[in-house]
Amino acid sequence: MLKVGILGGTFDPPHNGHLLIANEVLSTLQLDEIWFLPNQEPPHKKKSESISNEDRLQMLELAIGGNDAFRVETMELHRQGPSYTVDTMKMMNNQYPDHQFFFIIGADMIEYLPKWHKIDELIKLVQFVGVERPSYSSQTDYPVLYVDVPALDVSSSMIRDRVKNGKTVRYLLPDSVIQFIEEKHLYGT
Ligand SMILES: Nc1ncnc2c1ncn2[C@@H]1O[C@H](COP(=O)(O)OP(=O)(O)OP(=O)(O)O)[C@@H](O)[C@H]1O
Ligand SMILES: O=C(O)c1ccc[n+]([C@@H]2O[C@H](COP(=O)([O-])O)[C@@H](O)[C@H]2O)c1
Repeated sequence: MLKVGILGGTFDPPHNGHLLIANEVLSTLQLDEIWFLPNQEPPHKKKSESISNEDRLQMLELAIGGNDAFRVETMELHRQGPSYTVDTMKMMNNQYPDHQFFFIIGADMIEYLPKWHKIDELIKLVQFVGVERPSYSSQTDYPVLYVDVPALDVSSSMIRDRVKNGKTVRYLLPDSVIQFIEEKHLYGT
């Protein structure tokens, strides 16, 4: 049985916070792989209008490059409408009956759990793994397995703002992704 951690996200853009939590969960829970799952339409927020799915996908592939335990799962990009995790986990469990899945979420998403679509059904389909995130509480009554990670106060929205305002983003995300953002003039560069 393959033990797989799933990190779902908008990845607009992917950053070192994503990579750090993925690697910590991989190592702590002794998982075989981490699958990064870019969503089509985040159920709870608007993605920036200027960014295409192809650009988010390419940035994610650049970000995870060089780590054999990391891969991208594009299932949600092929499904129209809001990317409800309950639908995704049903498909994953059907498609990979021999895998054990762990769905990784930061504390902002732990706080939001009561509002997830069909949450009572979802918690029976997958084990959530929660990690801390500065400024958010990770308290919940839902069954979440906690993994300690070093706190890294970086977010995609902070990176988008910094790029727009001409501030450096070096060391907040991989150089390969920064280069892609510059070359494609994303986020107002
Ligand atoms: N610095 C971080 N520490 C812990 N968890 C994080 C961090 N950044 C992102 N995550 C988690 O990774 C997942 C995907 O996050 P997402 O792609 O939406 O990035 P984000 O930085 O939260 O984006 P935005 O600022 O645009 O809302 C979510 O579960 C989120 O909680
Ligand atoms: O299914 C839901 O209702 C739901 C609500 C909020 C977030 N999610 C998922 O949680 C992951 C992180 O969300 P995001 O938008 O912060 O990148 C991503 O895979 C989302 O599709 C899912």
